[in-house]
Amino acid sequence: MSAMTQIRETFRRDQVWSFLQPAQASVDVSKDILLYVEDLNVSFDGFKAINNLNLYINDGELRCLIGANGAGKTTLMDIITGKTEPDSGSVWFGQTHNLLEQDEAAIAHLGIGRKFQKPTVFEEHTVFTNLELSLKTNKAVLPTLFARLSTQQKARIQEVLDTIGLSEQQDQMAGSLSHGQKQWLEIGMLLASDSRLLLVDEPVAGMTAEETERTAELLTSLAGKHTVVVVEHDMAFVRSIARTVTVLHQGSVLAEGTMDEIQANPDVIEVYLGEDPEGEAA
Ligand SMILES: Nc1ncnc2c1ncn2[C@@H]1O[C@H](COP(=O)(O)OP(=O)(O)OP(=O)(O)O)[C@@H](O)[C@H]1O
Repeated sequence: MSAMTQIRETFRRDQVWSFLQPAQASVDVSKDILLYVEDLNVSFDGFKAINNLNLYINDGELRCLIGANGAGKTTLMDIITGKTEPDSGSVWFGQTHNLLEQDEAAIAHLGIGRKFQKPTVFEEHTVFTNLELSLKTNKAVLPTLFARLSTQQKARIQEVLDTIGLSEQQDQMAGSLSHGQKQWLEIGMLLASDSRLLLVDEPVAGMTAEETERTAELLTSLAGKHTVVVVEHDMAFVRSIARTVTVLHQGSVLAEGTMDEIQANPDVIEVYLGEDPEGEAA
């Protein structure tokens, strides 16, 4: 290769130098478990929000987390994502990443993405740009050195657009999307950022019946390639997507199993004061 060709190759605009590419975190799931939460405790002003909590999420599963208001669901998500520090216990991502030793940015970089109940898309940007901004690239150098996306990156965005069903809206401003479409875009942003574990908080709140159905299809289609933990109060929706449901109560796991097992569980029935867990009490 001539010196000139070598220089041209080095500065090709459609390629990112390998040393600038983020190292793909390797996650050891040889025991089939992606997330280990063990003996977890956290108190706020003496109140135990998380109380000796033990939870294991298998690699590739879709898990639903339910529980009454104040059961500790949000606090658990806050601990997993590095927002809240527990008093004791451990949280591991695969067998080698101790999440309690990492900050929020490092945890996100490892492949743990969180979607809050309220969509937080960039309203003034197109759907495509929202996904582009979420690609796992070195943001510090991308805008200045590499103005154009590589073919591979474009293909990745198209793949995500197909998955979330927004290919036709890709040039539309995110602010003009319906509530449901914004939620799907935000899930797409987690996919574009290569999140391996998706923590999804109340995805169908405020959605129409049709949007809810499409969200169920989307989340179930992600399981396998991704691991999805859904916190949801809508029991009909949980029934439509869940294989395994975990019930939290007063910061601990009260019950775990299929929806039928959960509904037949005497502890769950007692906590729900005899109410049908299909009702709004969760
Ligand atoms: N930063 C905090 N300071 C004080 N108390 C807190 C804090 N965060 C959470 N709590 C308390 O911890 C308990 C668990 O709250 P958490 O938000 O985790 O419950 P949740 O299951 O997510 O409820 P919801 O379904 O209403 O969102 C609640 O009693 C809450 O008031």
